[in-house]
Amino acid sequence: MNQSKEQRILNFVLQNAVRGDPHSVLDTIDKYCSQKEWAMNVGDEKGKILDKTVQEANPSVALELGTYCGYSAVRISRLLKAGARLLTVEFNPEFAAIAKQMIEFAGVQDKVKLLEGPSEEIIPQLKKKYEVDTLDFVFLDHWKDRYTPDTILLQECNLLRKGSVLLADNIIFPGAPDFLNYVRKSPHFQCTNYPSHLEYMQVEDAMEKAVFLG
Ligand SMILES: O=C(NCCO)c1cc(-c2ccc(F)cc2)cc(O)c1O
Ligand SMILES: [Mg+2]
Repeated sequence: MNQSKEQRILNFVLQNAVRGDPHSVLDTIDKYCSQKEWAMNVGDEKGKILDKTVQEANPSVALELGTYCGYSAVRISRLLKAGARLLTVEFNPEFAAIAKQMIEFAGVQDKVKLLEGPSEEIIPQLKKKYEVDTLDFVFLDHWKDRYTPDTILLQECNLLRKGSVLLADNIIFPGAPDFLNYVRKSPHFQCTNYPSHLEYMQVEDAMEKAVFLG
């Protein structure tokens, strides 16, 4: 059975990165995906915007929607303070299996909990099943048509508090126009746009930060 692209990315990391070194895992994925096969990791340019936003929020509890191969889970969790944790949600079982191995190789498994399933099922379980009170930081990088319904669901489940930071990838490409409309028109969010480029390409993209005002 020939390998998936995601398996090829993982194998390249296992053979070329340094076990337990998150930075080397990120660099190795970026090298493979810029030189050999494009893949939908957030990448280094938008990754630097993610880093700054995470450092500013300094979250105790962070949520990621859309794990994919685990690149941004490694990127986020490497910045978390002692005792802080990242919950990351992936719907696709093949991606989740790759991400689990990527997270373990990077050595961040103690900070990351990978939840496999649809976000609309997992979000309502976060309080009782995963012992979450409120979320300090949310990275939206899953199906673009789920950004808005899941942002509404997070509010309905009382998972946001004054100051919770949402950061959304792919605002321009592939695009999340309804999400942009929703958060920018809502009196409950203070929005900031960060122009950038699609990962590994010279195509315009952007990230949007939306801080919950309560
Ligand atoms: O769908 C995406 N993520 C959720 C997956 O479960 C996604 C897609 C793309 C992309 C795709 C196809 C193309 F031609 C250009 C971009 C990029 C991204 O950063 C993404 O996050
Ligand atoms: Mg993305």
